[in-house]
Amino acid sequence: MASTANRNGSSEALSPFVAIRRELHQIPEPGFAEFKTQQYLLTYVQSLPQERLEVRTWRTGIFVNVKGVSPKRRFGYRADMDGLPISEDTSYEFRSAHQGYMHACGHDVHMAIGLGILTHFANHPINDDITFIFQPAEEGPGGALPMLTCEELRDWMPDQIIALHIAPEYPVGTVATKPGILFANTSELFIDLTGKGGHAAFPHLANDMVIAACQLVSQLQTIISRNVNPLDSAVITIGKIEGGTKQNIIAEKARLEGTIRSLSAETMQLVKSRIESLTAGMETSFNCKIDIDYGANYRQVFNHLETTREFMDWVEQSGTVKLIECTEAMTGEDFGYFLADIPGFMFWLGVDTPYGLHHAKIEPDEQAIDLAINMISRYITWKSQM
Ligand SMILES: CC(=O)N[C@@H](CCC[C@H](N)C(=O)O)C(=O)O
Repeated sequence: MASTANRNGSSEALSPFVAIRRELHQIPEPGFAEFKTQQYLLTYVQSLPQERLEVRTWRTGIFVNVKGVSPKRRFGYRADMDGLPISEDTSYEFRSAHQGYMHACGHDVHMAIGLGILTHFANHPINDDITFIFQPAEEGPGGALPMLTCEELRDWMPDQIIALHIAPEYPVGTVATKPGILFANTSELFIDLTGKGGHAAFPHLANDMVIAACQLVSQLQTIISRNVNPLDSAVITIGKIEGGTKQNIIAEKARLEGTIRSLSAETMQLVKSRIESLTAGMETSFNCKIDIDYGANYRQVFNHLETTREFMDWVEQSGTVKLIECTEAMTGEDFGYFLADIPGFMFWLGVDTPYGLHHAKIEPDEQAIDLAINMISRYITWKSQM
C-alpha cells in the first residue's frame, strides 16, 4: 500500500486511513446527528479482527474496548465526530456531500487517526486495555460531559487519556503541547433583543433593535478592553447577527450569537456579569427587553502535568516528530471534561495549511494522518511496557 496522498486526492494511491478521512469528509453532520458517521465507523470496526474487540454505542457516539493480554491499566483515545455549518470552498474532489456542512475543524482527520490506532491494536494487542471514544457534538452542545457519566463507559473508564487536534499553523511532522492549561474556558452566548417595530419613516414611534444590537456589539468589546485585567486573557466574538424583516421596516427583534473565552473561570464570571450589567442598561436606554442564554459551557483543557511532560520527553527522544512547547490558545474543547477526571493530555498535530480552523478553504495536509497513527501507537505501546 502506498501512502503518497496528495492534497486534493486525484490519481495517486492512498493510505487506507487517508481514504477513510476522505470518505468521512464527505458526510459531515451536526452534533448529535452524526448518524451516517456513526454507521460508517461501526461498519469499519466490524471489518477488524474481532477477538479482542467489544463495541458499545451511546447516542451517536461509540466506545470500542480493545482487551489487553494481561491488563494492569486502561488507556483512552478520544476523537470527535461532528461537522460545522460551513459551505465548503476547498479544491477537493471529495468535497462535502452535505450542502452547507463541512468538516472544517479536522474531526474527519481525528476520526481517521482514531481508526488507524484502533486497527493497529486490534492486530497487535498490548498488555493493557484501551478504550476508543468516538464522541459526538464537540462543536456544541457538547458530548463529552454526558458521555463521561454514561453507563456504557463506566467499566471501560480509562486511567490515562489522549486526544489531538489538528493545527493548521504547524508543519507536518510536528506536535505542539504544554503541561497545564492548553485551551480556554468557553461559553456560548445568545442575546435576543425585543423592541417595537414600525415604519422606516417614523423612527420616533418605534424602538429599533438593529440600532440596539449594533451598539451592544460595540459595547461588548469594551468588557475585554476595559474590564478584564490586560495581563489576563478573554475574548468575546459575535459570529452571527440577525435582525429585522425588510429594508423599510424598523426591526422589532434582533439576535446576536457568539462565544466567550477566558483563561480562568473567575474571568468568565466577570465577563458574564458585565454582559448582564450592560444589557440591563440597554434595556433602560432603548426601552426594550434583552434575554441572555449562555448555551453550552466547556471547561478549560488542562493537561496533566507529569503525564504531559513524560509524553513531551518521549516525543523528543523518539526523534521522528518535532516537539514544539506551545503557549495556550483561546480555542475551546469539551475534552477538558475528560481531563478534569482522567490524567492525560491533548496536543496539536501540525497539518500545515494556510487557512485556519473553521475556514471554508481549510485543507489539512493528509501526510499527518499516518504519522500520527504511528506515533500514538508507539507511545501507547511504550507506556504499556512500563
Ligand atoms: C477546537 C475548536 O475550534 N473548538 C470549538 C469549540 C466550540 C465551543 C462552543 N460551541 C463555543 O462556541 O463556545 C471552538 O470554537 O473553539
